[in-house]
Order: sequence, then structure tokens, then C-alpha cells
Amino acid sequence: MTAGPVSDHAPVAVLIGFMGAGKSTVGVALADLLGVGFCDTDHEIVARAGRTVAEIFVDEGEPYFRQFEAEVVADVLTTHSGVIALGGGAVMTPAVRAVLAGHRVVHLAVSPDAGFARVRSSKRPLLRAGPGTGSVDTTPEDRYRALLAERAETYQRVADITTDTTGRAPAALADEIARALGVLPASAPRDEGLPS
Ligand SMILES: Nc1ncnc2c1ncn2[C@@H]1O[C@H](COP(=O)(O)OP(=O)(O)O)[C@@H](O)[C@H]1O
Ligand SMILES: O=C(O)C1=C[C@@H](OP(=O)(O)O)[C@@H](O)[C@H](O)C1
Ligand SMILES: [Mg+2]
Repeated sequence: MTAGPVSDHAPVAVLIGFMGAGKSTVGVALADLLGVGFCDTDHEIVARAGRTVAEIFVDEGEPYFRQFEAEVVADVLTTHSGVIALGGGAVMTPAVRAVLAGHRVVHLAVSPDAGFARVRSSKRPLLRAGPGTGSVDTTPEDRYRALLAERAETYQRVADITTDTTGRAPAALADEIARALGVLPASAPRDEGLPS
């Protein structure tokens, strides 16, 4: 992936990574820290479709969701200059990887144990069994672990920066990402305890 933004209006950062890594949560913290807007592509999909992500998966199937998602990602990358959080599967679509070229892409990683603990009670369709969702022969935890293992290399390859979120607070992660991107506002407090 090429380093550096593709245009003056490019988003400050695009967060990728698996379900439960904290993209939506850390994205809000990072946008607040930088005083910029935040866009979550899943929220944008829900707003445009008038249905939840789970409803789209069940009613239309995953390929339809991925096509819709790719269109929304391509759109917000050209219109949104703040922080963007993608859904966990977005970068598995080749068209999404293509439009991410030249953007500042940050991979939020998470261990399988910590990530699954964060999402086990949620409504994420790929962790449920049924039409358009996961296999009925496996548990949600099996599906979580298998999908994470399947996607890990792609997240790593697409990102400019990777940070492990396991056991770390969203605010600390936002601070670290802003520093890594070199976009921390001048007024932000410096790290405490560093030698002067
Ligand atoms: N760094 C973190 N530490 C602990 N819990 C977190 C952290 N980041 C997110 N969470 C929690 O994990 C769940 C999933 O977070 P979310 O931001 O929706 O992840 P993603 O968008 O990557 O799927 C939420 O309940 C959120 O509060
Ligand atoms: O990993 C995935 O394929 C998905 C992740 C979800 O977003 P989060 O990663 O924000 O949970 C959401 O887009 C959908 O349920 C599919
Ligand atoms: Mg999310």
C-alpha cells in the first residue's frame, strides 16, 4: 500500500480489522481526539438501506451486502475527510482494496479470545447460524476464530500501520494511532514520564 493521502480531502485514517477489534469504538475516540468527523460504513449502510446489517444478510445474502458495502466505502472515501471505520469483512472485497490504495489504513488487531469476548453477545450475522449467515455445524466461537485466521494476512497486507488492541483502552489506542500518523494536534498533551 502506498503511504500518504491520495488528496487533500482524503480521510485522516481508515480503520480496518476483524469484528471486535474496536474499529467503531476507537474510530470515535480518534475522531474526537483530532476534532474531525467520524463515519462508520456499517452505520452508513444501515442509513442508506433502511435495514440493519443483520437484516440485509438474512434477506439478501452476503454477496449483496458486500456489493452494497463496496459502493458505500468507495463513496465515503471521496466525501469524508475525518476518520472512517470499515466493517470487518470489507477489505476481503477486491474492489474495496483497490479504492483503499493511497489512503492511510490502520489495522486494529485483536487476539481471538479478547475479540470474541467483546462480540459474543452481539447480533453480528456471521457469528449466528442460519440463511445468509454462518454454518449450523459450528459454534459462534469456532466461526470467529476461523474467520479471523482466514483474514489476518489480508488485514496486515492492506494496512500501513497495525496496532494490537488486546487489553488496551480505546483512548490510549487513539492517542497511539494519532502519533503514528503524525496528526496529533499541537495542543494535545505529551506522554507523561518521558525524559525531557
Ligand atoms: N479497546 C477495547 N477494550 C475493550 N473493549 C472494547 C475495546 N474496543 C471496543 N470494545 C468493545 O468491544 C465491542 C466491539 O467494539 P466495536 O468498536 O464495535 O468493534 P468493531 O467495530 O471492530 O467490530 C463493543 O462492546 C466495544 O465497547
Ligand atoms: O467481519 C465481517 O464480515 C462483518 C463485520 C461487521 O462489522 P464490524 O467489524 O464493525 O463488527 C459487519 O460489517 C458485518 O456484520 C460483517
Ligand atoms: Mg464496527
